[in-house]
Amino acid sequence: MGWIEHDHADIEGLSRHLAQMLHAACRAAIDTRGRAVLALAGGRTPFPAYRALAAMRLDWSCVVVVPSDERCVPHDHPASNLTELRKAFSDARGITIESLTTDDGDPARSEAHARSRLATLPDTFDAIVLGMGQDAHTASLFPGAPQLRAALDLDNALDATRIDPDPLPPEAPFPRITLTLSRLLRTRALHLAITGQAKRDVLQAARASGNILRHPVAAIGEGEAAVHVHWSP
Ligand SMILES: O=C1O[C@H](COP(=O)(O)O)[C@@H](O)[C@H](O)[C@H]1O
Repeated sequence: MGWIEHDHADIEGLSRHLAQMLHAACRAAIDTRGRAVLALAGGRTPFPAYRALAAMRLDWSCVVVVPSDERCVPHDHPASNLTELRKAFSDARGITIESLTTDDGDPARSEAHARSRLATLPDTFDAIVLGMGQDAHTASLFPGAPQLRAALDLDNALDATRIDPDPLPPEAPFPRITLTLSRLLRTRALHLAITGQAKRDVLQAARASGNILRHPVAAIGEGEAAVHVHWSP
């Protein structure tokens, strides 16, 4: 469908704009379908937008958030993505935050858990927010991971899969559970939040190469929803 670029002067502007777009998507979803289901990335970049969104007026009891990917660590571990999401939405009273992992973070149990939780949700997300790493991974679709080819296969009907990044990122050396590409593309709106010239260059190179095994982020342009790229220095 294509890529739509939103350039902002700073992270505050990016976060405000992204929060407004997510808010509008939630309101439209609640008005038409009674609830809004979002898939949201971890990392650092989108968190100011999540906090801005959580401060807005909405019937939060009608909103469900699913992480786009999660590190396989116990939920009380400092590296848990879930804890950060829960903190960001602490003002959103009544919101449901699903987890792709079990409390103990066991990868095999978590993979089964993620698939069964996702099966209870509508087939199409109302909006997804993704980030991107310097190696062109998005969600936890890491180049070089043994499960990557299957995770990117649009004929793969599984909603979530275990990923073992290879090499493991030193700052977070854990297996992950990620939404598969086919699940990520079933969305009414798709947002990618990145900052800095280096990431902008990585994204440009990824789009130009189209080699999704080397640059998994390029694959998110294959869906029906336009990719809104939110960038700031
Ligand atoms: O490892 C990850 O990193 C990306 C990017 O994070 P950021 O801190 O540079 O925004 C994130 O989108 C992804 O969910 C996470 O697994």
